Amino acid sequence: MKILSAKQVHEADNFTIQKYGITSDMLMERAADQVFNWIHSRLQGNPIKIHVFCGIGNNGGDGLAVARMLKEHDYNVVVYVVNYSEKRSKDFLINLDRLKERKLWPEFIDENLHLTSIGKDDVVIDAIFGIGLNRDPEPWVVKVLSHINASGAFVLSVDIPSGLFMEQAPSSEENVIKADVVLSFQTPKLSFFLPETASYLNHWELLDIGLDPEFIYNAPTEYQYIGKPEVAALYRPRLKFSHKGTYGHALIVGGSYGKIGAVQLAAKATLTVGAGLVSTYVPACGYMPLQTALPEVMVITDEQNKQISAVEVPEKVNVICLGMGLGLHDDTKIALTNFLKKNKLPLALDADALNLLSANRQLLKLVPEGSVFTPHPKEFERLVGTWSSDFEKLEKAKKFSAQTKSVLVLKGAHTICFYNGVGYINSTGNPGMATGGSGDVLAGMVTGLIAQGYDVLAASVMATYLHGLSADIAVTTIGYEALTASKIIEGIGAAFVELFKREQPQQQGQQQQERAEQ
Ligand SMILES: NC(=O)C1=CN([C@@H]2O[C@H](COP(=O)(O)OP(=O)(O)OC[C@H]3O[C@@H](n4cnc5c(N)ncnc54)[C@H](O)[C@@H]3O)[C@@H](O)[C@H]2O)[C@H](O)CC1
Ligand SMILES: [K+]
Repeated sequence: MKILSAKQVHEADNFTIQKYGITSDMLMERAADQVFNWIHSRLQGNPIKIHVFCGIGNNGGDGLAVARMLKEHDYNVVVYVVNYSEKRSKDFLINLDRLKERKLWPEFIDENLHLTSIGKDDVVIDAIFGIGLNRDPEPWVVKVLSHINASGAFVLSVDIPSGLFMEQAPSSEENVIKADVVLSFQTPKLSFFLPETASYLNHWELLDIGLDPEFIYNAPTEYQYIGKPEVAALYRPRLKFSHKGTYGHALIVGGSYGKIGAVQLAAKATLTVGAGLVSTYVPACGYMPLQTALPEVMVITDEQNKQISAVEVPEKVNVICLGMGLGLHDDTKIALTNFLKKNKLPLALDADALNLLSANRQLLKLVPEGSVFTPHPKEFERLVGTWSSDFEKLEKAKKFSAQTKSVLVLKGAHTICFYNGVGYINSTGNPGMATGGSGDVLAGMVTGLIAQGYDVLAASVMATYLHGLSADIAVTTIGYEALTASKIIEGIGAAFVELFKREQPQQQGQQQQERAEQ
């Protein structure tokens, strides 16, 4: 799903209005109708007090329209207009008149604040600023936002929490509404996915307001949100007359004394995601544990016992994963340097391979184009230096991917794969994955998909999605705490199956019946 910029959303509005011969206030009515239905289906006429805070732009217009619909259904509504500018939008004014026609008179809030108290059991609808926010709110408006935040009431934000920019960090925490739920129109907003800005919302849902799908399809976007349909479309079916050679031969290079388990996890993940053959190259101390734990995997050992001092690549290997548990020994640095000087195969670079590259930057130029880097934020910082905001981090990530002509898999709560100027934001995963070895599993999965013939971008996006999905499935039975990297590998099969699961016919029947009864 594409993530549009504010400018593109406004263009999509205009395009939709012209193509379907509707007016902008009809589009606003659709948006408000969807928000109202969402609330009404949950509150079911509950007389709880609902405070609707509106701005003076179209987000405020949405709020006024929702307030009218709530009033028409006898909800206990109070409406406020946060009067931060005289430049009221046309559709705000239309909806202000419609509200007054229903004898609902908003309270206007200006610099001489008179703030009505909000009970902690009340509901607030936040429609003060939408995606038109282009500067920090004035101090008195911040006081209104703080009053709402301090109330303890359930806050529902329309489209985006007021005060949150689409593509920029707020300058202060108090400038932004903290929303329990955001009902966002048509496409998610980039700020919903970044650690710094996602903290302003607990949960978001999309409401389809019927913006033209053709416009959205053709819009060039810098970010996409990756869900099941996008990943299912990447899947390459296994062929009936195929054999192990059809699915590639991956080599995992890593391990040092005490860290052979990292290679074990990566190799097992590579196999489990479907690679035809998997070999490992490890220090001699890794021989017994690997041969014992993974009978399917071939093991080549270095002449050194505790760390590798060279890299030997067996014939017919078509992708190499490098770095897990590798350590930073001088022997290993020499091994990496000599290897990179002759290697032409695509690489998946993780963990200490990234740390060695950060400490020896001249080696970066030797990484072949079309490789994959899988850093967590600290490893990425070692590669590119610090950043002042998450948005700057994204720019650095995009630049790094362009300079190396490779995929950058920037790991986090929403892992983002960057390639060719586009960031692909993952939708799966959970906090249980913050556990040792889960990164080794991801690198192994990327490698296993490349081995089978997936291109590097498809392999990175799909591996990231399945890795998170496997964990999401696992936590439904074992909870977050008991999730381990090994459990993520065990669930890869279930994640593949889930990718193609359709609704059960019985459930479909039930839903049809429910619809018929409504
Ligand atoms: N396609 C859709 O998604 C639709 C969305 N709708 C709603 O419209 C808003 C966007 O409306 P817009 O009028 O462009 O912006 P705002 O409501 O956010 O109004 C802001 C308004 O105020 C000015 N401004 C910006 N920052 C400040 C500031 N710090 N202080 C004072 N004034 C400021 C700015 O110039 C604007 O004029 C979207 O979020 C949806 O809620 C439509 O209803 C349907 C289609
Ligand atoms: K809002």
